[in-house]
Amino acid sequence: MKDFDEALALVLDGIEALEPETVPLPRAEGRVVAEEAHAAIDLPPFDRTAMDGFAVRAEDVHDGAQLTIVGDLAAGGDTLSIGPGQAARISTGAAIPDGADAILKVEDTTVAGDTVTAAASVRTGLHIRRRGEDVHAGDVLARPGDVLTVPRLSALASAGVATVSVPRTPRVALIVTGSELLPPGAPPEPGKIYESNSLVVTSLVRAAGGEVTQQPPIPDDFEATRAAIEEGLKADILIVSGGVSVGPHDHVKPAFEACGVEEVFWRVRIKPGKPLWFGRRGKTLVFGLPGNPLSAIVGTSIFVLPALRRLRGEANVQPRLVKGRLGEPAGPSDNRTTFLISKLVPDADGVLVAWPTERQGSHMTGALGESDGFAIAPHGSGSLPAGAEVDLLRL
Ligand SMILES: Nc1nc2c(c(=O)[nH]1)N[C@H]1C(S)=C(S)[C@@H](COP(=O)(O)OP(=O)(O)OC[C@H]3O[C@@H](n4cnc5c(N)ncnc54)[C@H](O)[C@@H]3O)O[C@H]1N2
Ligand code: MOO
Repeated sequence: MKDFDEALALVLDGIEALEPETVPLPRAEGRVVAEEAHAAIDLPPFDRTAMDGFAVRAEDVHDGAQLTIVGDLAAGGDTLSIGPGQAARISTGAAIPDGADAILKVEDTTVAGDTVTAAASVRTGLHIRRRGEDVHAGDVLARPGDVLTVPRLSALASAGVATVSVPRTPRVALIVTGSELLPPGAPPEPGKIYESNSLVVTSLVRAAGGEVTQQPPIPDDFEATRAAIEEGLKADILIVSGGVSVGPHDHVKPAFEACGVEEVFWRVRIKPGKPLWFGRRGKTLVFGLPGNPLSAIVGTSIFVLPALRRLRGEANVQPRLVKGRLGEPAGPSDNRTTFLISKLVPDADGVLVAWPTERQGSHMTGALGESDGFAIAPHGSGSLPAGAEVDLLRL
């Protein structure tokens, strides 16, 4: 049985970002940069005014000074030049006219006909946004591995970048197995349960930037399982839920073998999720997730999503854990790193405090529904006291 860290390193080993494609900025949110993106222009692109008012020569202006208005400059409109004793009416965003070196804002003026009277003095440069004071043409605005967040998109759009190169979106094929599975909305039947893993795994994968295709649930039958897996192997990642344990109706591992998927590991020292299986065929990454709902959530969060992030080009692919502390004593069980279903409540200092729910178990979706995620008690840590620092997996 592998420890979690070792297993994750085996999953990530050798994965490279998928081949890049060019996408327009409005479709790039959340995608990852494949090639450096540079500013096409300076920002601001020209000297311009931050205020509505009058473009003036600072040396001409003092309380009571009278200037002749020689024009009206709108944002995006024509410009002109001003000389001694002159001013140009100007709107926020318009280019500073030649000859002007400050803006007298409209609140500090009175206007009569072609004459503006100043009620204040101005210093050189007042209310002028200088060309290039923010960004210079050619500056690197995004580097490979950067996620295209809203702030980055803002910089790129303003700097004249229309398209970005990003790894294509990973395709994830999902197969749920189990003759006991009922689709949502079906009437209850003896011995059957409602299928929930596909909804949950799909949500997690989509939120992390993958594209999911799902086949209809597969009964516990070798040939059906094999055929579904063969189809699923066309994707970048294949996830099969259920049937990876040691029961006589667990057909997934033999079906992987029949399809030529090479096993990298089976079983990880985590709870829930121990019988997690990982292998590869060619470039396709293949995960066999234990069928228990919480095992599937944990396995997806800590193994599948890091692999997905690397395929989509992210620099930071590690599971998204945050530091927190235990609200009450807790510890691992079965000598496995244990994910304790927990309410996560911020303390006065802002640190999240984990309160494990009374009900714990890989089938406890009701308890999970009342929680905010998991507190992680590492195997071998023994019983941890209240206040102990732990990693949290927020959901
Ligand atoms: N003799 C042993 N038996 C088991 C072991 C073991 O070490 N020795 N491990 C147990 C652990 S731990 C887990 S986890 C499960 C994993 O089993 P499988 O991956 O083969 O999963 P299934 O048996 O198909 O399902 C387990 C459980 O989850 C329910 N299930 C399955 N799919 C779904 C779904 N899509 N939505 C909701 N619930 C699902 C299923 O009905 C079972 O109750 O093996 C233990 N056994
Ligand atoms: O690993 Mo299983 O997920 O303990 O129930």
